[in-house]
Amino acid sequence: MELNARHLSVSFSDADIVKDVSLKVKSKQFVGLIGPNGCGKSTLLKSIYKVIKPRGEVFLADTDLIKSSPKEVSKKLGVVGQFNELSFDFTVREMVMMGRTPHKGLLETDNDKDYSIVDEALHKVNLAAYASRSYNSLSGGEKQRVILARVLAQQPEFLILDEPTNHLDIKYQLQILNIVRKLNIGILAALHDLTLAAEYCDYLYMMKKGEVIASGIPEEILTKELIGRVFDVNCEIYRNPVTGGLGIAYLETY
Ligand SMILES: Nc1ncnc2c1ncn2[C@@H]1O[C@H](COP(=O)(O)OP(=O)(O)OP(=O)(O)O)[C@@H](O)[C@H]1O
Repeated sequence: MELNARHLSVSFSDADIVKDVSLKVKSKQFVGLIGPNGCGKSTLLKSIYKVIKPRGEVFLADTDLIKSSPKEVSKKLGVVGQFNELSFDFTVREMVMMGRTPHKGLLETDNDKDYSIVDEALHKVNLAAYASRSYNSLSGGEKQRVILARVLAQQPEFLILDEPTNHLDIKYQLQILNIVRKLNIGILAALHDLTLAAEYCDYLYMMKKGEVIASGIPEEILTKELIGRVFDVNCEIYRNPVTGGLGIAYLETY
């Protein structure tokens, strides 16, 4: 299932935050969105997952995401956003069960299949023992994993992740990226850790001040020149001698 965003623009008052951005995620591709704080990554993602109405168009396969209803879109598109606070308290199991909502009729109750999908999702993120805990009592990283479990229970065909590894220690950063990669569906993810972006992404879009200024495979984008220009950090790129992957040695800020 391919995502096609064409000529997206978002303005707040008179400030242009996203400026004529076009991007594509091919079927089963893991695509990263990178760029400094405030460059418009979250705003761009929100305009794709319907929190903000942009100018331009967004298609997920043949579905026009801007014109379709939220319920229709939520059958196909899963989202892990940046902030996961709740005013009302739910248990962890109730939170994850919400992932089943798009697949159910108005008065349809949860059935055995829903319970087993929810149990499996909790198990995958190592939170089976937390099922009866209050969501609001969890740490930031635990909340993040509950939100991922909810998305897994939703069984989406495409995933948008906004800083999915925020709050997570290194084990869970790797675990979450491995879990979503194994889903084998298209993924568009805003990521701050450039080394993880290099390791997990098939393709990258690099943003600065609301615009995509470069796109390509990680080796083409994570260069000394582009990182310097976009993040104002001097660095050297090397091959990690242990993993063979791309390494970035940060030297100083400009
Ligand atoms: N509702 C809004 N009204 C006014 N300005 C906004 C609004 N939402 C975002 N902005 C501004 O738009 C700019 C881009 O914000 P956005 O959250 O998209 O950046 P980001 O690249 O995701 O940043 P970060 O890496 O810090 O999460 C910021 O300057 C932000 O203050």
